Amino acid sequence: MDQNKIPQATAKRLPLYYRFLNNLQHQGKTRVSSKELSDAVKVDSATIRRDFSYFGALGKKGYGYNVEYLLGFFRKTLDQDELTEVALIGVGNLGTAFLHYNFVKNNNTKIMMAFDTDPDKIGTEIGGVPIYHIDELEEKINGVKVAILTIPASEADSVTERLVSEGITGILNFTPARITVPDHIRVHHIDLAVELQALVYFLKHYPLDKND
Ligand SMILES: NC(=O)c1ccc[n+]([C@@H]2O[C@H](COP(=O)([O-])OP(=O)(O)OC[C@H]3O[C@@H](n4cnc5c(N)ncnc54)[C@H](O)[C@@H]3O)[C@@H](O)[C@H]2O)c1
Repeated sequence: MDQNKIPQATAKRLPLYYRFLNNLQHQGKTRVSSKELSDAVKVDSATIRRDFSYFGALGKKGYGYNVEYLLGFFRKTLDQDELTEVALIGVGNLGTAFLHYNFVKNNNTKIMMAFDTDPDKIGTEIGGVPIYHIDELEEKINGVKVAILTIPASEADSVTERLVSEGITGILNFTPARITVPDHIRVHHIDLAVELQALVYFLKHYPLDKND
């Protein structure tokens, strides 16, 4: 089906499903039930069934889902074969952690370069990723389309402007700044404080039953 028709909430869960199914395939498993999937990825089975129905994967009673079929679909949808190169801006507490992590479980995204202003960091590497001075952005960025912002909020606007001029199309913004970008650029804001607050709210108002 046309992948543009998949609801965004479903699309966001695809990498989660993909990772689990990939592990299953490595273990030689050919099918999986929605209950098994649900236990592993912590998404309720009704949601999983609805998600999967969007791309024509209908589980059979007593059989479950065909792992190979699902993986084929996810690979196509998530462009697993195509590596998306990422630039990280700001190698402080958060940025350093990301460089060490570098999405090793995701084989379709990789931080290729990082930028900072701290002379002690320039010219070094973390997790094999070179760190350049932010003044070298235009020279080094070399067609990279996705950037992660882990700089102080006060720097976000000016750095974003430069990234946009260099043709960046997606920004994962960890700074509290609400950056403004042209319409064709996608910005995802990630705010741990908001996520934590939401969790506490849900715990308080929608406590999960132990038997759920
Ligand atoms: N979203 C979250 O949940 C979350 C959690 C913690 C921190 N943050 C935010 O993420 C950002 C980074 O936090 P941190 O704790 O890693 O901060 P930090 O001070 O440890 O790191 C910031 C890094 O950016 C570098 N820097 C400063 N100006 C720059 C510029 N113009 N270009 C490139 N690099 C530059 C600094 O040298 C430093 O290495 C902050 O905006 C912070 O508020 C967000």
